[in-house]
Amino acid sequence: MDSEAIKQQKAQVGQEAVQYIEDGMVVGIGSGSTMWYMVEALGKRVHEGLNIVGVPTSKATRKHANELGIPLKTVDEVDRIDLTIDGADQIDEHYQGIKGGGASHLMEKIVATNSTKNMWIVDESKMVTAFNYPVPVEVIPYGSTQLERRLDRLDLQPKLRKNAAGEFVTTDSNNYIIDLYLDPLDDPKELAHILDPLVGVVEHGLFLDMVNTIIVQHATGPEVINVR
Ligand SMILES: O=C[C@H](O)[C@H](O)[C@H](O)COP(=O)(O)O
Repeated sequence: MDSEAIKQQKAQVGQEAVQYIEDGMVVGIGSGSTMWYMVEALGKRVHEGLNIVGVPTSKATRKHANELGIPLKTVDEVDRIDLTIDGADQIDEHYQGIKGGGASHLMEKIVATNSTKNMWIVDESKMVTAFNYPVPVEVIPYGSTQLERRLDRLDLQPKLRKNAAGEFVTTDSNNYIIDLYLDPLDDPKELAHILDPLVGVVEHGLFLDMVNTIIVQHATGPEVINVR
């Protein structure tokens, strides 16, 4: 559960990020609790006359943005995405990211890789020296227990994600999630190389060499990091 201070930072950075959205843009809209605040702020600006098209990255974001009257298209209906704004679970000192704590990283990564620029917005608790957050891997349900065993044999500390009722969590694409409890994760690129070719893996939550700008919200104000 977020502390009040973290919630406040999420709200602040969500509101801050909207300033980077310009009239006429096609905007990728990420998912999660930080993005919830960004979507609220974007809804207000659209209501005031900002003319944009949003490309949501999850069913939850689509529903929220739709309720606020933000014009939406799917990733396949647009000819470009100028800027995608999204949250992150952790960002390391090389500005690599882990995403998918909310099981949305597959669609988020598809939208991100089709975007001219990517911005992540986070509260300061997300910035770490080395990753210690479970790496989410979206997998095809068929054979997922075998895949979990295989990842275990590779010593990757896998666990199929379940909800409070003990059921497998399903993603918006009707897949399962296997979380890899690696603490610390020393070499995210090496892990990505291990995961990428595995049969049954749809996409992992390592977002490597992908972000252009990060806004980190501190108690004292926002810090803008221009990465590339
Ligand atoms: O699957 C969820 C997304 O990758 C989120 O962007 C990420 O989990 C961060 O979410 P939150 O802002 O709720 O911490």
